[in-house]
Amino acid sequence: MSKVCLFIYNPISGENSLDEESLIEMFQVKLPLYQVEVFVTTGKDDESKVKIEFDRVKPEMVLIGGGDGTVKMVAKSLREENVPLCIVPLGSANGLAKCMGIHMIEDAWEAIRDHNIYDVDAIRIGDELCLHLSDFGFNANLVRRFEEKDGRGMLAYIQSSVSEIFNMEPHRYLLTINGESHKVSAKMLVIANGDQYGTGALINCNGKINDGKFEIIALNPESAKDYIRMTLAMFRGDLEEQKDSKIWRCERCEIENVDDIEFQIDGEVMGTPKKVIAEIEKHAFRFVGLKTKAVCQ
Ligand SMILES: Nc1ncnc2c1ncn2[C@@H]1O[C@H](COP(=O)(O)OP(=O)(O)OP(=O)(O)O)[C@@H](O)[C@H]1O
Repeated sequence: MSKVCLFIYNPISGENSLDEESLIEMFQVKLPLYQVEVFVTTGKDDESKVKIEFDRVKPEMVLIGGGDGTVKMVAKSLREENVPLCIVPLGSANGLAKCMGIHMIEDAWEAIRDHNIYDVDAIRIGDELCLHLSDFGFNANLVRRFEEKDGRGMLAYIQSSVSEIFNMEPHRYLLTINGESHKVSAKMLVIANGDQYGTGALINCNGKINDGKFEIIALNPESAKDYIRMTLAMFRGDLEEQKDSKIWRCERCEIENVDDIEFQIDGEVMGTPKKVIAEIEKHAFRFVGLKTKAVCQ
């Protein structure tokens, strides 16, 4: 008897996404052992609808066809279910999928074929959940542009964004980690569960997504030259060695946002909270993926 699998499909994610029909044909070829039930998102109440569909279908695995937003929605909906989730990267960036070694659709089939299931941590931030990356002061526009550029466009990207970063003032944060306080001045303060952005920029090269810890990364490039050096370090994977970056590894952290800087969790803007408390939720999810180690290990 074939196993049942639920495919949650976001038809608007990504730019040149595959249509539902092509995906169903692909399942027949790539997942011959599975009977795949498809649920198409609408953009309205998807979180509760996915849970209803999950209870009806009772699948052994859930495939998520979409981008980071769809993955987050499904993870929140099925948080208590302990069912293996597998990302089929159809979004424009799919940063979280890349942290799990899923860069292309083919990688998802390979991970499923190898039955490569592992635990993944989440970070609880107030009532929210961070699976990938959260930050203060990181210009959302910049992330978008960063993630849209391919390798060839990177130099143009660096040139166009230098002035933006160069004009940014550092902001003040007060961190409490393991009972110790740290006054930090930074242009970017990142809370990282994953190790990389959708472009492959390695913000947290030694961070493991399943070690029961997360990283706080403060970046404070002062000149345009510093900024370019730091950007290149993110692609080489040696950001930790740069003089204007600082990294703490922890299970819990309190952050006071002294200058009322905007905060985002996994790409979702959260306003300007005065204080956030981030706490690890070890092995909160099970994902099907190809990579269990941090990219630099
Ligand atoms: N049928 C639909 N029509 C319109 N919007 C939808 C529909 N289904 C889901 N959405 C919306 O899609 C968004 C999530 O898209 P998602 O982040 O997965 O894709 P993306 O932006 O292409 O990828 P990435 O986050 O990787 O850049 C949510 O805002 C959700 O409300």
